[in-house]
Amino acid sequence: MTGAKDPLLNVENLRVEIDFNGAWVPLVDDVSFSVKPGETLGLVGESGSGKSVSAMSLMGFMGRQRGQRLSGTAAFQGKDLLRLNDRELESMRGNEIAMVFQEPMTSLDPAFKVGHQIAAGIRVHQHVTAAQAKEMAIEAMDKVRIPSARVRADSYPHEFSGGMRQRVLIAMAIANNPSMLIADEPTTALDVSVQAQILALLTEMKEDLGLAMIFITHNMGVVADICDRLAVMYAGQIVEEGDVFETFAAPQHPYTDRLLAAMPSIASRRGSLEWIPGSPPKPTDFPAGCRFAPRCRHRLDSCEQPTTLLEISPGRSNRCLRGNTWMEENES
Ligand SMILES: Nc1ncnc2c1ncn2[C@@H]1O[C@H](COP(=O)(O)OP(=O)(O)OP(=O)(O)O)[C@@H](O)[C@H]1O
Repeated sequence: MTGAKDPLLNVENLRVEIDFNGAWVPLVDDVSFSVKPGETLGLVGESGSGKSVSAMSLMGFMGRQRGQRLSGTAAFQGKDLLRLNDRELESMRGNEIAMVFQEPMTSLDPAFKVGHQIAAGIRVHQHVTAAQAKEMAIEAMDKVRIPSARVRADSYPHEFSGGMRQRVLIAMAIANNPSMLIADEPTTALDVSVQAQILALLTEMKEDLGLAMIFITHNMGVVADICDRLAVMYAGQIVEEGDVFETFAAPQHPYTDRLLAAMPSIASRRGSLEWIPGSPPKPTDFPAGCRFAPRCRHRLDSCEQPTTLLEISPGRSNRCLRGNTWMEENES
């Protein structure tokens, strides 16, 4: 039996590789993290760091196709997500784990009324009549605060604003009462004011429904707003994991430190906004040692050794070969 404090999802040594001209190239490797019931984990990092590939492989959308391969484990409610067959994947997706993507328009079918689309998702997983599913769809739309849900259920996706379309997708995601939601940059395509409303809605949903959430973003400000814990990804690996408050107060990895220094609110406290010079390596060019070393102002010759994510205190891990000894150089 699963205890209240046990993780709902426990990912260990996830590795996703693609065949690149006859050689296996890792897009993500040595990725381990866990999410407890009701907890929100922020998966954060620059573009191309492997956030989406990690999430997509958990949902069975990556690593299974020809020219791709997967290893590691992802324990979720007594099953290993990486080893589900097609039928088991179908029954898990949108039911036990639901996903919300960045671009609401591409996830909705323009030819069907939104109420119909939400109801169709319900009928995949629940034995209910079309009329019952429609009522449940309206209820879900109501929950995500779409005004006049009963009337709006008969509208087509293009009749909604971007923010309202994202609400429709969230309604679709929660309609089957999942225990986990994976949100991949769900606010990036929206205006700033609408972004704040969607974040507030997700926070509310998480609290009301006791949902666990993996929130994928490149925005540390968003992490501060809605996440309990964060895992920072760089070049296909997690470089630091921990409680959001503790990590923001004292980042252990130089990459996390740089990401925070690039946040306007923190930069104004420190006196300057600092971008990270250079760009991350491509999967075909990952260095054998620390992958961040070429851009790190604290690197030593010894940083050419392979790295491991080490637990430094309960719930906090760091991949920096220098531990936190680099911090003294920040102060000088
Ligand atoms: N289907 C694919 N085939 C080959 N390479 C891929 C595929 N999908 C992603 N990649 C590569 O895998 C790496 C990780 O990509 P991923 O989309 O996970 O990054 P990300 O951190 O989610 O970035 P973003 O914030 O831009 O979405 C990148 O180098 C990307 O080019």
